[in-house]
Amino acid sequence: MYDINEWRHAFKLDPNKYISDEDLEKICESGTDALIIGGTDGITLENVLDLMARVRRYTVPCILEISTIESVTPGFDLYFIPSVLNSTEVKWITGLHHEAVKEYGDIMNWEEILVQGYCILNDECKAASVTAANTDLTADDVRAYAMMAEKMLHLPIFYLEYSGKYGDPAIVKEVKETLETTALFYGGGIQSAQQAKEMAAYADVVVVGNIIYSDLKAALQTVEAVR
Ligand SMILES: CC(C)=CCC/C(C)=C/CC/C(C)=C/CC/C(C)=C/CC/C(C)=C/CC/C(C)=C/CC/C(C)=C/COP(=O)(O)OP(=O)(O)O
Ligand SMILES: O=P(O)(O)OC[C@@H](O)CO
Ligand SMILES: [Mg+2]
Repeated sequence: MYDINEWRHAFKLDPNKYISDEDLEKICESGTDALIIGGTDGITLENVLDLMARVRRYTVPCILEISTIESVTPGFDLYFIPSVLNSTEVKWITGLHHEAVKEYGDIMNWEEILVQGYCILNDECKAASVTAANTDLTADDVRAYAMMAEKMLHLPIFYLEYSGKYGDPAIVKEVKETLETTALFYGGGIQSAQQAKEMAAYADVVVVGNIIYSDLKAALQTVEAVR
């Protein structure tokens, strides 16, 4: 199922973190709509290839969320390209993207590439510090980024990122009410089925990451919770 508009749930697997074959099988067979392979640091071609080879035994759609150009490899169903709309450095909004497209644009298969407009709201997460994101935002600021993503930039995905911290459902609700066509992804700090359900009441797609590595059972319970 490569149509993101039909998704409700995704697991995000970090190539820089260890997961056993047994746990990986449970994730892949969980009924989630997609696996997103991505992380902020320590992402290498070697660990991406290793994880890709292991998940490719299963039928679940598998997406590479590109965080370094060196780790891009053929073999995924889709490629997500993050652009951090609230970064204070142009490099994370369009800079690295310009360099990559200048070099590889003519051989890129644009049909399999989706750009994500990120808005990072947890000032303590790695993604916020790496991209120097301005996380000191009001709900109106966040809504404006969502509107820019949809109405100005025509992006298919707006990603509310609280990585490592459970976010504010009221902001997720407001953003959802702002968007008409762009899909709203929510990710960050989901540790229970109840939290997944709460965010899924507003977000189109709920992304579950770190809890996979600390409490697999709770992670698996989030899949059914969003249906
Ligand atoms: C198929 C094929 C071979 C194609 C070749 C063509 C090609 C090379 C295409 C790529 C073109 C392109 C435009 C690439 C973009 C280049 C790039 C590097 C863009 C920057 C991306 C970016 C903004 C990265 C910053 C970090 C970030 C937002 C990562 C997203 C994932 C994320 C937030 C993970 C969460 O990590 P976190 O939770 O903070 O970390 P921990 O859990 O470890 O704490
Ligand atoms: O790891 P957690 O906190 O679940 O966040 C998921 C995802 O949004 C990270 O990019
Ligand atoms: Mg993570």
